[in-house]
Amino acid sequence: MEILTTGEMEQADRLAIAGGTSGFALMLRAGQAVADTAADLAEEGSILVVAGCGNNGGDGFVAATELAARGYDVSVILMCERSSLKGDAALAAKGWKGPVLPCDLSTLGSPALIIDALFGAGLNRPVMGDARAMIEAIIANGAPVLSIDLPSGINGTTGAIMGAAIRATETVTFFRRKPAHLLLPGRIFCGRVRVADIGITDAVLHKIRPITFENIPDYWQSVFPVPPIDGHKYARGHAVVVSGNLTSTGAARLSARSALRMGAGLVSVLSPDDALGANAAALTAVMVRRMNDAAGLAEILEDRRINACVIGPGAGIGEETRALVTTAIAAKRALVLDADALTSFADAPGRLFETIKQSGSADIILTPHEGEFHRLFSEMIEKHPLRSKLERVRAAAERSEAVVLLKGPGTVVASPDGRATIAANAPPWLATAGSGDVLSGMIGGLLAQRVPAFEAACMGVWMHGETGLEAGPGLIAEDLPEVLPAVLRRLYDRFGVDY
Ligand SMILES: NC(=O)C1=CN([C@@H]2O[C@H](COP(=O)(O)OP(=O)(O)OC[C@H]3O[C@@H](n4cnc5c(N)ncnc54)[C@H](O)[C@@H]3O)[C@@H](O)[C@H]2O)[C@@H](O)CC1
Ligand SMILES: Nc1ncnc2c1ncn2[C@@H]1O[C@H](COP(=O)(O)OP(=O)(O)O)[C@@H](O)[C@H]1O
Ligand SMILES: [K+]
Repeated sequence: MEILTTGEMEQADRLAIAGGTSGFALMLRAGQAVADTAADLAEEGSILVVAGCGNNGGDGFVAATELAARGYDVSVILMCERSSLKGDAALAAKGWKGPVLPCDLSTLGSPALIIDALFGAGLNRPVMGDARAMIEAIIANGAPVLSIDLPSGINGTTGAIMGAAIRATETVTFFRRKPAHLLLPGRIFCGRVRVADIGITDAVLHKIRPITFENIPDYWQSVFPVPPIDGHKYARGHAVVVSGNLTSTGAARLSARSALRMGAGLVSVLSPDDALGANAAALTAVMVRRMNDAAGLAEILEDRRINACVIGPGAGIGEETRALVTTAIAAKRALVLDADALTSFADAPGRLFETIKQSGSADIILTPHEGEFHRLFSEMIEKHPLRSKLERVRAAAERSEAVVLLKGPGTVVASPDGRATIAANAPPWLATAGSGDVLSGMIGGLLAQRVPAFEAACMGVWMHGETGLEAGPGLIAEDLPEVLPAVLRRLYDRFGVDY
């Protein structure tokens, strides 16, 4: 499902209006959808609508009118003079026959529900003065809040708090989600999000050409790997994972097991001599091979059947790891660079980006968490400190010419061609040691099955999130690959794949 910036949403409104649906008709449908949700949230008791001076307030007036017609006890506070309302908002206010209360913080009372119609997509500067005092009063009031389009104070395109913001119980938005409904902190402030159809047809998307998407199975279903009946293990690819030395082998094993569970036909851990015994003793279906340095990796990669490589989990930081990364890039294998493989380039990230560029490979994925991201992209971040996570990751993908996956709550994946996805399915208990190693392996397993890099990264992130939900609170990283079959089975069912 596409995600629209507030600018793109304005374009959608304009295209719908040019197509013959008036702006007021859109507002009427928006207000109706808000009234429907309000009726679900407040079966009885009074409803207070707090309206701002723009079209978000207009939606509020329509909702107020509709709820009053349904018999609700509704009152409306308007943040400006009624006479200063313009266009559709002025028309909407005309439909409201009840009194309009002035902006007086003492009139909030104890409503069963507050409808927040202060600011929506038009918020373009920090909230100050009366509006800020009102937001603070609504927060202090404690009544459940239904926000129209966006919680007031949240920037729709970045998800940032513009000075102060309302924490909604539920948010009704229109046509498509905006980045703020998925990016933190916005997502937390939205509560449940409902997307209402207000009569804008999907045809407008052909003109808008959105490049941001929710990371959900519909987005990557077409490249989801299903082994054919006449397949064999080599047809499912061979992934290799580089192991660290004796004191740090677990991360590579976790990653390798996850790649195998994800469906790679074969998976090998490439182990230095000192860790061979430890790795061999701990692995069964995953194979172990000796590999001590970059020359050893180059030799192993002469086998063309090995088509995907994961470097980073527990690999160690320094020149040896840098050499392994350079070798794997030169060998043009689909590649996940995680953890130590990224930190090894902290002093000279440009070297990594230059190597990627020269290889011309389109199948390289960088999977940093915030710390690693800063190590690689600090120069870019310092130049644009206010960029949202989405904008930062997109810029990083453009800079590195690799797919960049920035982990954390609301993982963002971006491709150098500009496409990006935001995930919202991962539970917070995924934040546990080794969880990232599992993610890198899951993606490696998808790359082995020849899923294109951007989709492999998106798919891996979503499935990793689902394994977190499946394993539940209390999970440890080892649990994640073990519940992957249940997640895969549900996807097979959802996609209607016979098995
Ligand atoms: N035809 C349309 O464009 C539709 C718009 N809709 C609604 O219209 C909303 C957008 O309406 P508007 O563009 O009028 O904008 P808003 O109603 O979100 O904001 C109103 C005005 O507030 C001012 N403002 C911005 N930041 C401020 C701040 N920090 N302090 C004080 N004032 C500030 C701006 O001048 C802005 O134009 C959407 O969120 C949605 O709810 C819906 O009715 C559907 C149709
Ligand atoms: N609050 C959160 N909600 C959901 N997922 C999270 C949250 N915090 C972290 N994660 C996920 O947990 C994983 C942690 O990975 P990482 O930081 O690399 O840990 P490790 O190095 O221990 O494996 C990532 O997939 C990340 O997206
Ligand atoms: K609002």
